[in-house]
Amino acid sequence: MVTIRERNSTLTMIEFQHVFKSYGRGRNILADLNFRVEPGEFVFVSGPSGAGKSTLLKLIGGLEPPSRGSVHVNGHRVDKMPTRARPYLRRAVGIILQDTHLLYDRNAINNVLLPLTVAGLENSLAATRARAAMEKVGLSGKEDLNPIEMSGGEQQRLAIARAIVNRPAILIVDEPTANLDQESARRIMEVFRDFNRVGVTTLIASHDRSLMASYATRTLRIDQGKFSDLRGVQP
Ligand SMILES: Nc1ncnc2c1ncn2[C@@H]1O[C@H](COP(=O)(O)OP(=O)(O)OP(=O)(O)O)[C@@H](O)[C@H]1O
Repeated sequence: MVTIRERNSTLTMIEFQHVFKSYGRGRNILADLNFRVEPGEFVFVSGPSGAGKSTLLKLIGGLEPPSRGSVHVNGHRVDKMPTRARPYLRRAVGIILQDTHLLYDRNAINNVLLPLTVAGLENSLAATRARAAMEKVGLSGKEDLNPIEMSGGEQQRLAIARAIVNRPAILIVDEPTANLDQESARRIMEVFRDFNRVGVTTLIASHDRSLMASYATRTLRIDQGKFSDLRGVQP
């Protein structure tokens, strides 16, 4: 008999089947996209500006529906997911977009606490977890600052803390190193590598070639509607 645990351990984490995406009546940004990502993979999504990298991530996070085709995430069909199942997706997928969407009407720790409060976690456990998440991204001691008082890199790390505090199975990240100097970019990437080492499936959209040369083991490349699935470290 196959137990749920055994089934889950072999579950494909992300699967796109014949996915098309256009906005309104516009052209297809993604056309007949097919790929699978297995649990624990570390994948880059690359391509020139406007190619559709963010769009691909948004389909995984359920932030945009495909125009056609199916998107499965962690065993669930996202594009047919009823509204009542959305909170499940929010817990399973940690999303870090280019615009961090931090809340400036509250301090840093309360930004990180928010997903836990929404999930109904008991207060003291939530506080412990939020502090641990901030420590993980190197922001201990900054809990009481308003995000507006933090540097761009610190705000980005705060957004990471908020995305990982619910212990998601998948992290999707859009251009994490845009506007960062090399040292800050390296530190951010190491944070993602650490999560990936403990099993978090990670997808990062980037057009930073040097970053990919250092970290990419698999790259999904979109260029002028053409899709390639490249294995191994990319130059
Ligand atoms: N909400 C939207 N409505 C209409 N068009 C959109 C929308 N979002 C994206 N697009 C268009 O879809 C195309 C792909 O955009 P997307 O943001 O996915 O590209 P990208 O590869 O992430 O680009 P960049 O590297 O510049 O962030 C672009 O032509 C963009 O203008």
